[in-house]
Amino acid sequence: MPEPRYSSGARFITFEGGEGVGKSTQVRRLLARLNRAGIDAVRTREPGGTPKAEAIRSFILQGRSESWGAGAEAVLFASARLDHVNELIAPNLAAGRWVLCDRFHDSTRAYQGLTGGVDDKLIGALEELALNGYTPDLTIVLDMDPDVAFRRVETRAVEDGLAVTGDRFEKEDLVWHRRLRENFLAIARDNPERCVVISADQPESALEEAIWQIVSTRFAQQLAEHQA
Ligand SMILES: Nc1ncnc2c1ncn2[C@@H]1O[C@H](COP(=O)(O)OP(=O)(O)O)[C@@H](O)[C@H]1O
Ligand SMILES: Cc1cn([C@H]2C[C@H](O)[C@@H](COP(=O)(O)OP(=O)(O)O)O2)c(=O)[nH]c1=O
Repeated sequence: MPEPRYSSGARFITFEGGEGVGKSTQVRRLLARLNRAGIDAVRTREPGGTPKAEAIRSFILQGRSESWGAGAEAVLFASARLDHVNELIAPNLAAGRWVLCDRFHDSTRAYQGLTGGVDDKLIGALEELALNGYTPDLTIVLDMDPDVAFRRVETRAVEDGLAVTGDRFEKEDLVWHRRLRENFLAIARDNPERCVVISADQPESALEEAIWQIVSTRFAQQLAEHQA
């Protein structure tokens, strides 16, 4: 794998997978874990992370670009990502802070590309443009049956007294979400050095431990240097 362009020793880790598999929960838990190990880290999300990217997020997730088609939406996600990389991800890595991101470019490839039918060439060109060399050092793909993940999201909504309305993509049917799951697994197979697939169908703390084992093994040297 090519060395990233930043030289601070900080690492860029992304979390991917379908809806409700526990990405946000595990991003929070890994952040706390890194902090306890003396590592300075920030967490962020996509689409979003910067004011401009959050504006694009609201636009897409409210369904306002739905009729434009998956190609135009891929471009929108990429423009949000370009701002996010330039304004938040790159500066934090340069300052030596690890960056944990809830979804990143694999989501565009999985949702708009493989599931939405957008041409691979466009997806590839958008990746090159938006990432600007900032390919994640590690991507954790949380994998589970979408039916079970949906029940988690419903439970959360009921407990919070909220209606289960669903945003732009949560409204798609189970067949669509099963295909999405297979597409994330295909991306992981195509990128074996970067991606690690973990079963998300286990208790939160067990999942946290499994992720910590991967992170602390893979980045043992960086962890030791940062703690020194
Ligand atoms: N390992 C887990 N087991 C059971 N429920 C979980 C687990 N991880 C997260 N949850 C719950 O499932 C819901 C979705 O989790 P979240 O982290 O928001 O998923 P995502 O970011 O992938 O959409 C939340 O209510 C959360 O508390
Ligand atoms: C980053 C990204 C997200 N998405 C979708 C995935 C989600 O449905 C939505 C982001 O919603 P979000 O609520 O953050 O995700 P989750 O439901 O996993 O907690 O946007 C894309 O279609 N393409 C992308 O490039």
